[in-house]
Amino acid sequence: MVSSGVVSHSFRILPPNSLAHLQKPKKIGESQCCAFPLLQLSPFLRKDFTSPWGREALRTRICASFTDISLDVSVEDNKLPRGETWSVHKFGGTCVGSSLRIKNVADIIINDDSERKLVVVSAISKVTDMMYDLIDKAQSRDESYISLLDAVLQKHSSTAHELLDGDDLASFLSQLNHDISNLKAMLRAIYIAGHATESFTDFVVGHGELWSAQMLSSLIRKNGIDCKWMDTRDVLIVDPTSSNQVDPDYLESKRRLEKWYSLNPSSVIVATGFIASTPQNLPTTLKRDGSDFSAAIMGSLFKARQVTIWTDVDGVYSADPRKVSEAVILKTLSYQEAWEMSYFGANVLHPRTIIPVMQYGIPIIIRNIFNLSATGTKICDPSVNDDEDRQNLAYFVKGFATIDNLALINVEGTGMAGVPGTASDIFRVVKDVGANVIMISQASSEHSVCFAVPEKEVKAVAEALQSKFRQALEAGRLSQVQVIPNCSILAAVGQNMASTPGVSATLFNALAKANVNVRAIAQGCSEYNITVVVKREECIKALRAVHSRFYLSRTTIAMGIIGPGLIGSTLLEQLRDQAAVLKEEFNIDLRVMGIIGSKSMLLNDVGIDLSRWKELREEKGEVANLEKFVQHVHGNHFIPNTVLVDCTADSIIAGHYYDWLRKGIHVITPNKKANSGPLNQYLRIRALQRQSYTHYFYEATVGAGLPIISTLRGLLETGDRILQIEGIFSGTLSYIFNNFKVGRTFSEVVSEAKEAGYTEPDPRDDLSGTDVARKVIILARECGLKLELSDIPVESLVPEPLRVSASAQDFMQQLPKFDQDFAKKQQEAENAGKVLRYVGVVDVIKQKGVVELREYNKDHPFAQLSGSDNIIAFTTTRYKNQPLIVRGPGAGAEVTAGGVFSDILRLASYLGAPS
Ligand SMILES: NC(=O)C1=CN([C@@H]2O[C@H](COP(=O)(O)OP(=O)(O)OC[C@H]3O[C@@H](n4cnc5c(N)ncnc54)[C@H](OP(=O)(O)O)[C@@H]3O)[C@@H](O)[C@H]2O)C=CC1
Ligand SMILES: N[C@@H](CC=O)C(=O)O
Ligand code: NA
Repeated sequence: MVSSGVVSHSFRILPPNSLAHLQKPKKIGESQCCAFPLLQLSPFLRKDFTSPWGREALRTRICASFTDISLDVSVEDNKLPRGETWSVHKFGGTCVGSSLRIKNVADIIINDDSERKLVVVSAISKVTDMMYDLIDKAQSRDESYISLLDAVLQKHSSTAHELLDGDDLASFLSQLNHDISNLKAMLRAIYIAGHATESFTDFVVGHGELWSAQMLSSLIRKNGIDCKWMDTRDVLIVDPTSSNQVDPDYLESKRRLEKWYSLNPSSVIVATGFIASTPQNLPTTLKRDGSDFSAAIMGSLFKARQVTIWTDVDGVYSADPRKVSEAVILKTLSYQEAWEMSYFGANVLHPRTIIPVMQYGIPIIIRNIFNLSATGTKICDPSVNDDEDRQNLAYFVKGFATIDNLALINVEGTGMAGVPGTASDIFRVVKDVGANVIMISQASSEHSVCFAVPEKEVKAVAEALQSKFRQALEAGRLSQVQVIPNCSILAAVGQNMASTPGVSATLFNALAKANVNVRAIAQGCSEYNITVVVKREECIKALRAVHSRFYLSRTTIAMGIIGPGLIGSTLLEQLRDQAAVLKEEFNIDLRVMGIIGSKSMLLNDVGIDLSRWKELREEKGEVANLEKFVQHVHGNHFIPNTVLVDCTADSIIAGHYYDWLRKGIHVITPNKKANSGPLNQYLRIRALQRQSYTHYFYEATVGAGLPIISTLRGLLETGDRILQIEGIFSGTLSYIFNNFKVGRTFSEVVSEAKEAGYTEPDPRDDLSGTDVARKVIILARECGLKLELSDIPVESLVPEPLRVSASAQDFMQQLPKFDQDFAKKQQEAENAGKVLRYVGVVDVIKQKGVVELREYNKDHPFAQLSGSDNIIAFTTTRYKNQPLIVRGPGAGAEVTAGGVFSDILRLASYLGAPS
């Protein structure tokens, strides 16, 4: 009893369901909570003290009864605790697919140190399908619904036995059996009626969630934690809409939630996902991805700290990892980005799931239940998150998504411009057909409107448009209703694209470099996404190209090495040694996907381990097949750029360059055959190369690693005029004449050159002057001269009788027989105080070339060479009095492979690698 004379008291009035508490005084801070005579309070106990007016009424009444005391009445009911206290988790069907997994879920909840937790749970995996199947079977009068219902019972009963025991188990099984016998009766009624209403169906299917929620909450309780389960049909009120969706009634749901909580206060609540009630209290569902939606709505009703959606992936990827194996998990996404990504088919969340949490800035975390070490993806409001999040969100383009199986419809004609209502007419037709428009693009000339629809709907749309616009088409006001089939959409999504110049330029540049043609483009002024339509068969290539370009993966190039001979294998060594530096410092990832010789080849899907490619070739090599090789390197892998490096001396291989370039495969080679072969073949390649974004580099064909082609290009491209190019172009012949001195034999020196790797695979190509003639032709054509190899007079050093030797080996064996003849020539020059040098000349003015052995004074620059030095003198309009001279070793494995390697890096830089 309250004693008189006490100045102040606080009264803690518990809600109506807690009458028992009113009997005992409880200490609240400094004040006393006293029990009132039940009778005095009873009229109020039926009132709602949670509202301000209710409290005021209570205060007035109490003060009226106890005039001599001042009362401080604070009403503490079991009000829903708010703010940052609740953390919401959602577990889908696979997360609760077995008793073991349900235990795992319970552990996650128990280990979450949030003050309060709300767990939204789906039915055990496949149970919802079974429940729908029950309905289908019953309404189609298939008796097997009975055994299926039995299977449902067995599944839950055995899971419960594995999880629970004692009273918990008994009470769950009793409820389960009760539900099953109810369902049996309902299904029988459906069976007889041959029909199930929507709410009957929704009532039946929702049982999966009811059972999983009860089992999980019992299991959590078994671990000593206060936990209640919630049938969300008592709380969540939604209005079904015409488009098979539902609109949550937040106000009513909130009211019911507060009531529910006041009756069931608890720090852990396990709620059923997917199910809800209509305003008329009929059972309903939240439709597709309903449990995610339940979690999001609950998150907003509880004003939760965060909502975690547990799934079986590590988070949201920057692109579909089945298409881009280098896709990365995004640490953060803004709500809008997640929204866009899900629209474009990324497996993120249904867009509607984002709406309820977005208004309160509640983050959604996507996490993998099977990989707890992965932190997942946080979908949040960038403006209210910490600096780290803001930094992560600062990427311009977050991710890429694609939609396949689309067709474009292009309605075109001069009669459309300036005619109000045309677009409205077009899209009314599309609506009447019931087709969904995925994107729209109209150029401001208003001569055409183009839009994408699902491929399966295009025929109907096109026919309806033809019919609607028949008159305009016949009169020529419209020229066509064109259907472009087999299209895909590629969307780049990123909130920070907005107002950032250059993002779309980079995107289109990447597409151009991957040789992908863009059919249509759309970008709304929100700038959250750029959408392009491409051919379906090019979509994955396009996706990989743009993904790679935005640094989500490195500048990656798939390489195929053809001809792992001296130069090819040296190149492979150099690639091996430099790979790490290129990756780390220059962001260039070179992957050798295949190596092919004339007999065998080695292929690998992710890149050959270059430290053991020879062993691997022994173990895993297969019979060489060039077509298969090219298909492997270029097709069906995750790398957008392909280069074939031809390190053979084969003209048949060179004959493939045109086709490869046409397919968008870049070509790099030290092989001179293509550029010095038939003129028309050369001109075709060059014309193609100029039209496309595919690159063809061949620096090592002249002067090996020396910058000859690039120097010549630099002169030409900057407007200089080449008058003459004269030089010693053969490393082999340079070596021979630098070392063929008194006391040495000619054949001995030739063998040394061969040993040193200076000669062509067949040294006769060097001695005959053919190799030099090829270089002269390559340079002459570079200068615009239209010469064939046969136009170059060549002085051959191959003795007449050996020109028809069967093999290179045979030739080398026979050569000593002719040493005397060479010694004589050498002596004659020596006597004249001169040296012999084998030179090539391109005379641009006279439009001809020549290759011959010439005598030079000993003080001539050509006489100063050593080793395999080449020397090339460019006489040009700018370098007229003193030619521009490039000099250095012009043959040998290291320098040649180095020249090829630098072409590869030039390609990487053209493809976007940082320079
Ligand atoms: N050596 C040098 O200093 C320089 C060389 N070059 C050029 O480099 C190229 C390579 O020279 P090098 O390494 O010395 O020659 P090698 O003879 O050492 O190697 C040639 C390679 O090509 C392979 N090959 C030949 N035909 C085919 C074919 N049809 N399909 C697949 N592979 C084939 C051979 O395979 P297999 O062994 O299985 O038959 C071999 O691996 C040549 O074009 C040469 O002109 C350019 C500048 C300088
Ligand atoms: N065999 C050639 C190699 C380079 O092209 C030479 O000797 O120069
Ligand atoms: Na060169």
